[in-house]
Amino acid sequence: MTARNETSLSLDAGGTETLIEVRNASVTFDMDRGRSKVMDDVTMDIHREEILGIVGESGSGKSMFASALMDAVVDPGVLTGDVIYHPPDGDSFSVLDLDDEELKEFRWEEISMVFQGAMDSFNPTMSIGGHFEETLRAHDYNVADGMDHGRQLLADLYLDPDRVLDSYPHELSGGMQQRALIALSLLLKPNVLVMDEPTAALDLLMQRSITSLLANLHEEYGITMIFITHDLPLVADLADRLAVMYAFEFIEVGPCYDILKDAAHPYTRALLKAVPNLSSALEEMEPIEGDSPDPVDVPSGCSYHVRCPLADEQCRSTDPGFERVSDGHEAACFYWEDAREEITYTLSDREQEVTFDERR
Ligand SMILES: Nc1ncnc2c1ncn2[C@@H]1O[C@H](COP(=O)(O)OP(=O)(O)OP(=O)(O)O)[C@@H](O)[C@H]1O
Repeated sequence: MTARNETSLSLDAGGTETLIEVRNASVTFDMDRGRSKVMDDVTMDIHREEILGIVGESGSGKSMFASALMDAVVDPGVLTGDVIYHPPDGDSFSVLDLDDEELKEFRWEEISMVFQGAMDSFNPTMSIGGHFEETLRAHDYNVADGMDHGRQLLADLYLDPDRVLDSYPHELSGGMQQRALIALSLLLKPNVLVMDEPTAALDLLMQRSITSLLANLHEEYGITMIFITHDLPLVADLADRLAVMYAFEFIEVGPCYDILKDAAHPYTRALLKAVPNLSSALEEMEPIEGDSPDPVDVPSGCSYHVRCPLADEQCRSTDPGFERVSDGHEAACFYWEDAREEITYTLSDREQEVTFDERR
């Protein structure tokens, strides 16, 4: 892989090791109705061994960010900027400099991805065991050793390895398929697992059980996890940090605990207000008014200004940079202090459990 003239480890101000640096990354699609900018100058560090939750409304650019991490933006999308990977045991390199062969290696062995629909990821005519063996062979791994690790992963995910490996995808329930897919993604011992709405098609109980199994895997193998979802309470249970996306860029980033307890960006606060809360009456839930922007025509200044109750002339004309809220907590808003006073929300019982959990 292409080495860069950089130190192999970067430390941010807080002394946290950075595993992936995304620098000024943008993605554009040229369409008949104009240029669509679906990722807008995004800069973000992913820390080693953290669980990062990425949340935002549908269409805000979460999946595009995941694709950019692996240089997997689909044609004719154009990714610019840089994605620098700092492997735990080697020289740093730019993911965008990798050739096809290097990318294939990188995508399974360094960063692995789990998508929402397990059924679409498995070949229906091949047993689960066949998928595991094929993956090991394609990457020149020892099949016997690799299958031992695969069995262990399946057992870690509370699946019966023999039964699952002998089964065809349709013979397993949705929850079992999704767990088998997570085990397959971890087969080559990647450093990073990116999950894009991995539990969206499952019932609430299975979602919770998978997030708790992921927490165990994280503990056992020290994997860096990126969990993408529109379901804020779900990821709050799992994540160390939250990054909130709005209109193709991040607008607030910080420790999960801090953001849930007292979010700074008006959009995040509105999102927390809109979250279904089983313990409160339906009329207390407030959906966010207005629509999210069209990527061909993103509003000037702060892209949230058209929906924001605090917006003024400055917000309409000037794009706010990130402002420091507290250690590791930043928000892209001129008026985050006012937002904290003027936009109120109540945490659900579940979120209160998370925010009062002292580990976070
Ligand atoms: N192949 C494509 N061509 C053009 N635009 C695209 C393409 N794929 C995605 N987009 C646009 O990019 C934007 C971001 O999409 P993305 O899938 O990243 O959003 P998301 O936040 O992951 O949404 P969801 O939660 O619904 O999956 C959307 O406006 C979408 O329409």
